[in-house]
Amino acid sequence: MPIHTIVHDDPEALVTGASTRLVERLTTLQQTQPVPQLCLTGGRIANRIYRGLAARLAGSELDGTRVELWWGDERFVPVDHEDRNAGEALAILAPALQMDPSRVHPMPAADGNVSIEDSADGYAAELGETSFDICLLGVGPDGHVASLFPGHPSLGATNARVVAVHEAPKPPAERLSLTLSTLNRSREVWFVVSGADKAEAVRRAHAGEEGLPAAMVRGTESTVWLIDSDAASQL
Ligand SMILES: O=C(O)[C@H](O)[C@@H](O)[C@H](O)[C@H](O)COP(=O)(O)O
Repeated sequence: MPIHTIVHDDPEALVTGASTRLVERLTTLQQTQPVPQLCLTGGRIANRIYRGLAARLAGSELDGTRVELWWGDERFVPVDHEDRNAGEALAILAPALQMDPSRVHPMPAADGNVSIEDSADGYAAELGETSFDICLLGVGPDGHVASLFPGHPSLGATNARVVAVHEAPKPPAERLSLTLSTLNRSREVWFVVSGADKAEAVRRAHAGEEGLPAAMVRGTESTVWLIDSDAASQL
């Protein structure tokens, strides 16, 4: 299935475009299913998009209480640690969406009791057979998505839904990540990428480079790249 790439002039336009698209798409999904399933990503541009989403909610027809939130990856740190992907996302989205807590599924935090492997298994059980209507993914300069890094063993962990990541090349070293097979069950995959330092990864992903995580994820219905002109500069 072909990928679709939308290039915005600058990060601000990308944030406006992506957050508007999210509100519209989730609103449309709510007309045919009670609770759309949305998988969130960490990263700077994603957090700006969540702010845009929160700002656009008031005047929209989106029922924020009828969205189920999941995470594609998490840094395995204590729950109140500033590095946690879910921390900032929830601080932005929870008050805006007025979410039903039973519909919010942050990945487990390191609590000193449950191992990272058991935490991965626990999230896999929570996820069950869920497949996402929309899966947002940031991309690293090395082409990583979620916490699946090029050449790292976690990329090959396709039998499980969730993998415990050790020795990640980007700190912190311990992380939890959805596996490629879980990400690839998503109906729509939306890559959100900003900045010149991502241009090479964007080019390599668009070329379908073997072994590059960002080239290995596709939605079952659609795959869209929402990027700014700096990230698109090598296309
Ligand atoms: O856990 C992480 O380290 C982040 O989730 C990471 O995977 C992020 O999504 C990308 O690196 C893009 O992030 P930026 O938009 O900040 O570049």
